[in-house]
Amino acid sequence: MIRAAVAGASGYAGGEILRLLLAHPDIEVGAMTAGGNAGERLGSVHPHLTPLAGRRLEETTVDVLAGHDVVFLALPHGHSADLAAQLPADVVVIDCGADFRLESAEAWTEFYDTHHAGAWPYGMPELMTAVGRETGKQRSVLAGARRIAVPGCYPTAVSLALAPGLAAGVLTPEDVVVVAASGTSGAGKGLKPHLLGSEVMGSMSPYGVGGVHRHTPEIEQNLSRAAGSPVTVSFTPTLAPMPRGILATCTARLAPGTAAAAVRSVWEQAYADEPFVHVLPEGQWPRTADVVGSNNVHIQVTVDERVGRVVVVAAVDNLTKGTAGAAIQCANLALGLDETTGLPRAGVAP
Ligand SMILES: NC(=O)C1=CN([C@@H]2O[C@H](COP(=O)(O)OP(=O)(O)OC[C@H]3O[C@@H](n4cnc5c(N)ncnc54)[C@H](OP(=O)(O)O)[C@@H]3O)[C@@H](O)[C@H]2O)C=CC1
Ligand SMILES: CC(=O)N[C@@H](CCC(=O)OP(=O)(O)O)C(=O)O
Repeated sequence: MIRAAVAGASGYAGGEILRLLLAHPDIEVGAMTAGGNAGERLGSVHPHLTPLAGRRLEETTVDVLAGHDVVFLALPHGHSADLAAQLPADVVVIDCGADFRLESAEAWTEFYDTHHAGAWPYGMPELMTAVGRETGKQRSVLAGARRIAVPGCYPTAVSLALAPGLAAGVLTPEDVVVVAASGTSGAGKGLKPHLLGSEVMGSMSPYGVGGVHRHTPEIEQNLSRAAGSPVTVSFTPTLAPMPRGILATCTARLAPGTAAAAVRSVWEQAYADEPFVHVLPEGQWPRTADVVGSNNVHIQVTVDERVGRVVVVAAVDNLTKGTAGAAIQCANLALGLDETTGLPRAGVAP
């Protein structure tokens, strides 16, 4: 049995990793660590994780995390680099934070305003890496990797929505516009005044408006790789009164000379063999409720011929494919297991 430690186990992402590991046939839960909650029973912060409820959260130290085959880091930004540097090189370290996602130190400093820790292999196996349907490359980078950066939740939905069209050249790389709604768990478990129930319930609100959200450079990095040329994005996130889910509505100009009728098949072909990315039947649109608790991405695409734009909508569960599910998918690849092992392929509805 492979043993995994989870750092940040008292948080939302860490809790979701534990939930998924409980159903994983090849990985068992070793140490579970926390910050302020160290010493508490896991059940006091995650009562839904019944089989682990009686176990204690430990301090987040290298000594506690070492001695495992896999370490999942689900800590706030800035905490991963020191820990990872002190863990043996042969331990698989999967970082759910942003620290190692960006290749550009300049973009990191602009959006995070701290020292750039570096870049690890990027944990999105489905990302197109070249023109056409070349899905294998990112996957082969992850197979056998010992350090992997898990993508952010918005970048997961947006990149998977737009990458096939940019890779195939049916979307123009300029004038890409994204408006995405996220459930409140995307902001973590910590107490935040704007997330009080009375502030969030019955209301939707934009935030990080005007190209300042820190997922903007990550989205641009992914889409530029898919397009093979620089892509800039107007990205506006919004907070929605629901615990989980992201719905990203993405539009871009239809490339000159592309027949509208040919567009849909680009996405269908790109994801035909992907276990978790599903282009829905024509006319059926993604809904966050349909992906809750699963590692699925639901996508629909159409052409607004009146304005010459392609509209792509993607839904993910921010805590599953948007974090913890992707983390386990990456661990499976790194460990040489089937990529889908232990991951839920069906959601929870209604
Ligand atoms: N929520 C989401 O949808 C997504 C989250 N992520 C990323 O995952 C990571 C965790 O996010 P999330 O679970 O939402 O955040 P939470 O605030 O819910 O959890 C943070 C976790 O980190 C622990 N922690 C905080 N400070 C320290 C510290 N100084 N030393 C040790 N442990 C500490 C907390 O412990 P305690 O509470 O006991 O103090 C808690 O277990 C972040 O990097 C986030 O960006 C990525 C994609 C999506
Ligand atoms: C609703 C909400 O606040 N969401 C978070 C995104 C969480 C996430 O995926 O981000 P990182 O892993 O990059 O922190 C935000 O907008 O900052």
